[in-house]
Amino acid sequence: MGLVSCLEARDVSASIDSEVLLAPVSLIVSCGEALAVQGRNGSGKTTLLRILSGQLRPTGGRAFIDGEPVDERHRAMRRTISARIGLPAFARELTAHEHLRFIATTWGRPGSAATDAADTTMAALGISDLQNRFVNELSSGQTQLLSLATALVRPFDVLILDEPEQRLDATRRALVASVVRTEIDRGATVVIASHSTDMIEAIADRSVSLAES
Ligand SMILES: Nc1ncnc2c1ncn2[C@@H]1O[C@H](COP(=O)(O)OP(=O)(O)OP(=O)(O)O)[C@@H](O)[C@H]1O
Repeated sequence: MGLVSCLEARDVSASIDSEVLLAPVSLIVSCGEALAVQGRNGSGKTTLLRILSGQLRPTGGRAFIDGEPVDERHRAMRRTISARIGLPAFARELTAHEHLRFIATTWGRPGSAATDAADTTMAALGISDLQNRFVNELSSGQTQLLSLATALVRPFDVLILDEPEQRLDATRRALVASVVRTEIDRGATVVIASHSTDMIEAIADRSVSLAES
């Protein structure tokens, strides 16, 4: 593992009019590798992650997965990449567990397997007791854990997480790091943007730092 290029940013940049969101950057993430993206506020970490996951088309350069240009409209490609960048849109009338079952079902798990995936993911993140809560009944840290669960409950080969440490105490940060590490151990490729030294040390094999534009 670690020899094949999985994700590549080739001179990607983003700007809106004269505003530079991301200065040109190139990087390669090998399959099975965990890369941390660091940099000061506003250096473009979220923008880079959005480009790598196909959510944002770069103004310059191109992102590739397995040598193919990243394209969010391509369902097989979307199945490969699970990205959690910011909080997802939650449905007011669905419980935490129903959200996860919905996502697991959408990505091809039949009924009982979707229930198992939701159960397992909530247990791993220590939120099993919140199964029947609506999202408006969760604390901010619990909402963050459910948000991460939406990315983990579905199949993926590449996991992209933007500041997974947000809103979490030290115990939960360590828990999330160990859950992500388990995914790496089963072969997943991971890119995280983070300001948390302990999370980067626990998860990443390597880190890159974005210069400010
Ligand atoms: N829609 C937008 N229009 C104009 N500028 C934007 C837009 N979105 C982001 N930016 C700017 O692009 C730059 C990079 O933003 P980005 O969110 O990628 O940074 P970041 O490194 O993730 O920051 P942080 O550490 O604060 O999360 C910032 O200066 C930001 O103000």
